[in-house]
This record gives sequence, structure tokens and C-alpha cells, in this order.
Amino acid sequence: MSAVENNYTPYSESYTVPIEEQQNDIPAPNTDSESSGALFAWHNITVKVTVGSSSWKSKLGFSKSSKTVQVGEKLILNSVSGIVEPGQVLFIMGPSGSGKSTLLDSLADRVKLPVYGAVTLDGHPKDAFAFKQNAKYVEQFDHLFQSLTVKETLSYAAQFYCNSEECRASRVEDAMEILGLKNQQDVKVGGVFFRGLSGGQKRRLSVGVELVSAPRLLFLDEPTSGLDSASAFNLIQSLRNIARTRGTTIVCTIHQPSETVFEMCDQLLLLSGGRVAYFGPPKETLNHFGQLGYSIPEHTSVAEWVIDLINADFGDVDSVNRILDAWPNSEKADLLYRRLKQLGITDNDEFMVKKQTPLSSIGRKDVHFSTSMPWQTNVLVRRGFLNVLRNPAVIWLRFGMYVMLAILIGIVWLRLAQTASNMQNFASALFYVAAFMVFMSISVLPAYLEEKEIFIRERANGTYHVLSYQVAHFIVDAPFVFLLALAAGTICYWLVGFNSAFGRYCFFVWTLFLSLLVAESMMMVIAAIVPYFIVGIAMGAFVFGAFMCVQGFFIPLDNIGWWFRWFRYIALNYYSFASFMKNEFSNLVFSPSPDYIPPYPNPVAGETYLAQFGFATVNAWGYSGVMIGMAIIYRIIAGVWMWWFHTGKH
Ligand SMILES: Nc1ncnc2c1ncn2[C@@H]1O[C@H](COP(=O)(O)OP(=O)(O)OP(=O)(O)O)[C@@H](O)[C@H]1O
Repeated sequence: MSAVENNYTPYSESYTVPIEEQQNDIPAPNTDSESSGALFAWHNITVKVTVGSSSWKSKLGFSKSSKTVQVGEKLILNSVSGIVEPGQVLFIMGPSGSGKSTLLDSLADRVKLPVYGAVTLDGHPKDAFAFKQNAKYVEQFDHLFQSLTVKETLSYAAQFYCNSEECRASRVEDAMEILGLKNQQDVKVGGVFFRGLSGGQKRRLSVGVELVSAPRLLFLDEPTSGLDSASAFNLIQSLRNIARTRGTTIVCTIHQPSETVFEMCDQLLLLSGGRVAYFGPPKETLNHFGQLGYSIPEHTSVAEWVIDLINADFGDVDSVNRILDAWPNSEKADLLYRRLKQLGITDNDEFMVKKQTPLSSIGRKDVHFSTSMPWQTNVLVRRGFLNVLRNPAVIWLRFGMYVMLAILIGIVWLRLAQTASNMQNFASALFYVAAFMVFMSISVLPAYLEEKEIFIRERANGTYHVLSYQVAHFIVDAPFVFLLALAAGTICYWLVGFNSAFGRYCFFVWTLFLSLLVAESMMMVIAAIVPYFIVGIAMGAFVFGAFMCVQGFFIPLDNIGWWFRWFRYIALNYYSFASFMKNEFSNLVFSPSPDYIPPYPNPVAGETYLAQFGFATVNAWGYSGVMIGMAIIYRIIAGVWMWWFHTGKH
């Protein structure tokens, strides 16, 4: 059983947190290994960015013009400290641009910017990889498979963390119970093609997906944004239940909470301009600000009032600065610093977290996933197959398009006779199949991009290895691509009247399968690289268009300038078209046309025709090998790109 499983406390076993006691008496650090929550603390977290840039002329020393923009540093977070005890819910609040998301992401190891300061888990310096085992992060937007039901979504998620069926079943049941999703367990998540869960239910399911890993620490980025007040209340209540019953430590940023929601947190961290304005229980907020000489007007919500009070963009800047300057000398700050000191947390070298050395501290050797890579692949394959079978966007829409295109090709080039004058028509039909059926692989992009977001969420939370994902994707993709090639290839092959030998038909379908597989693998690289759909479409269209130019149909390839002839060797379309042509024309003699139209008054050997294209010596099986290699290389590139860049850091 994994360490994660060991730490799991069933929902039914209630965990009570003496929050008031902790606040006033400053209890000793919780070192009880049975406790499922984490003691999470941070001290003097500072994040800075370089702003502005000098002109290229001044960089190169050509100009000392006054137009040169000063390079400077901006502090996004300035010495922010705090503690959350097991079983507590912390809200990070503040006006827009105050640094809430940056703080959450810094604490959760999700920022690319260097983070300075001390971050500790159970009193020990944080180790990036071990941290993933204990902490999970729920993003602001829900990235879920729309075709899976609530129960399926949670079950598949649990399979990445539990090795026994019993563990999986109990975690799924617990998650549905605590998140109020029991009645929706058989409802699909929903999206473009299915009606499904409401926004609030989806958000709760996103929490559930992380909850089944039994995290000790849960981060949530603006979990209530976009929800109506009832859904926001339900969600926060669920989070509070999770904290209370399991001892899970919860940290979330929150935007404009209602008064009821505001009062549901145990600790409140108020930020303004990247600095702390207040840290402590929400019910003591008024007292703190009262001591600074501010009192709340009648009939005003506390949450709204404090946010307005510390808003330097639309409020009194001097007053905000007074509040921020007063914080380090306040009673609450004193309590916090004493607690941090008690835990031995200072910003000395041992606790220093720097972007350059995130894995250098203790625990690096403990790197492991909760389940083995073969098992992760197995789960991903089963989930992938189910999604492909259910979600029309992944395969069935494309299946329809390919079948219709194949029928169209058949209608246009219908039952061509095997005559010499039809050789050009056969060649053009093959060109169209090799060029346009491959081009249509662009349509896989929306599905790949949607899945990429799910991959990033799961990978960033340490759910599985990138290699497991890539292998599983290939295992799921290949049979469906073969199905497309078989259906579309068979229809157009017999309608057009290509070579009637069964072996040649099989090779045609095989070549079409390989070309679609390579094209999809290339689209996977594009999907991994591009941030937006529209950029991916443009990039895909350009690449396929470029490959078509050197396919060998429009111009004999040896007529292209020597300095660009090499391009064909990286062009998928060249290998597929050459293979199709060789398959169709080799070892055949095309009879004279009945109407004796020049230039085909005599029988024409297939080889003679192939020679005009430069394909007479093509080794078609060799080209199949090249295409298999291309598919593998593209998938390796996509995997390496995803491993390197899609870490979930912003
Ligand atoms: N990578 C970055 N480079 C430059 N500035 C940044 C970067 N990340 C954040 N900032 C700036 O830091 C400040 C805090 O941003 P952050 O997103 O953390 O605020 P926020 O409180 O979460 O805002 P909101 O509530 O509007 O989402 C903003 O002024 C933002 O422009």
C-alpha cells in the first residue's frame, strides 16, 4: 500500500480541530503521523519581476537616448507569511491585482518566476516532488472528460492512487458523499455534445477528482468564481466539511465572497499590493482594523468593506499604506511570527526556496507515483477508449467526414477503366487521397487541445508519468485511425476501381492508415506546442500545404531546385503518394484507350508511367517503415515537449 493510502482517514472518522485553542495557546507542531492534514507554513515569501526594457540600440551601446526605458524590479509579493493548521480553511483575499493568485501558485509550486522565502510542510522545508504526493491543486477552470459520468470520473481518478478495489470504491463513495454528488453519480459531466452537470456541480467534481488521492493539503484557485451565491455556498460548505472530517488543510483564493461564505473560513489572509494587510480569523478582522482606527459603516458586508479599505487602485493610497505599514507591528502579526518561530521557520538557507534549486532539499529520493507505470497506462487506455467511443468529437464526427469524402471521391472518379488514358485520372485520385485525407487530420486538433488541458491538470498534480500517457494515447489512437483508414479506404478504392488485386487493396488501406497515423501524430506535436486552437489550425494547414507541394504530383521532384529537393524527405505526403502510386501502377500494363487519344495509342507499362514521376525505383515497404518511424518520432517530440513545458507552472 502506498504512503498516500496509509495517510487516508475515512470520511466517517471525524476529525475535530481546536482552532480557537490553536490561535490563542499556540500549540506544539502536529507531528502525529495518523493525522491526515498538513501543517503548512510560509515565511517572507517574495516574488519579483523585471519590468520595462531598454531599447535594442542602448542594449548594443549605440544610443544613450532619453527614450530608453528604465529596467527595474517590481515586487509582486513582498514578505508574505502565514500558517494553516491541519483541518483549517484559509481564504486568501484582496483587491484585483493584489497578488492572490501569485501567492497561491508560489505556495503550490506553480509559478515560473523565482520564489524567495521559506515554505514548509509539517515543519520541514518543502521538497517539490514529495510535495506533489501530499498537495493537490484545483484549477479555476474545470478540465474534465465531458463524456464520463460523475462516478466514472472519480473512479478513474482513484485508480491512479489506489492499488486495491476496496480503497478505490471507498474513496469514490466518500468523495461523492462529502461533495453532495451522490444523486448525480450517473450523470455525464456534459459539454457541447451532452447535457450534464451544472457549473457548481462540475466545480465540486473537480474538487472530488483531487480528493480521491486523499491529499493532506488542497489548493484551490478562485473556486467560487462564475458560480451563483447558492452554488458558491454549497462548494465552500463542502470544502469546510472536508477540512473538518478529514483534517485536510485547505488554502484557496477567493473573489468577492458573500458574508456567509466569508465567515466559513478559519483563517483569512488579506493582501494589497503584494503585502499582508491582515492574517487571522475572519471574525477578528473588525477588531484589527478597529485598532487602526477604522470602523465599518452600518449595514455593510465585512468582506466588501475590508477589500475596499485596502484597495489602493480606487481608494485612499495613504490610508492603504498606513494599514500595510501597521501590519508587522500588530498583535496578530506578533502571534503569527511567534508561531513561526516556535516551528523553527525562518528565512535562513535551510528553508530558502529558489526556482533554480527546487528539488535540492530533502526527500528527493522519495520520488514515486502512487501506482506503477504499466498500471497508469492500463487506466489511461481504458479511460481513453471509453472517451473515444462516447465522445463524437474525438472520432465519430471525423468518421462521418472521412466516409462522406470517400464517397465523394468515388462519385467523381467513378469506376475508371484500366486504360492508358485513365492513368492520369488514377494518379490524380491517389494524389487527392494522399493529400486531402491527410489534410483532414487537422480536425483532430480540438479533441487533442481539450485533452491537453486535462493532461496538464493531472500531470501537474503528480497523477501519472508522461510516458504512461504517451504510450496509452498511441494504443488508443491506433485502432481508431485504422478504422478510419479501413472504412474510407475501402469505399473509395472500390468505387474508383483501383487495381482489383486483393493484396494491392490491403496495401492501399495499410498506407492510408500509416499516413493518417503520422498526420495525427504530427497534429499531436502541434497541439502540444500551440496555446490556441486558431494558431494550431493555421500551423497544421501550412505544414500540410507545404508537404503537398513536394508530393511529386504537380512537378517531377527532380525539377525542384537542388537546394530544396531535400524537403520531400521530411514530407509525409511524399512517402504516402509514392507508395500509393507504386502499389497502383507497378507490374501492370495499361491497355490502349479505345478512342486512341494521343499520347496513349499503345499499351503503357506501369513502370514507364511511374518513371515520369521519379517513382519507378520506390521501395514501398521501405517507405512504410519510414512512416512508422515518423509516427514514433512525432510522438516522442510531443511527449518530450509536454514533459518539458507542460508542468502546470504559470
Ligand atoms: N509573470 C508576471 N510578470 C509580470 N507581472 C506579473 C506576473 N504575474 C503577475 N504579475 C502582476 O502581479 C500582480 C498580481 O497578480 P495576481 O494575478 O497574482 O493578482 P490577483 O490578486 O490574483 O488578481 P485578480 O484577482 O485580478 O486575479 C498584477 O499586477 C500582475 O499584473
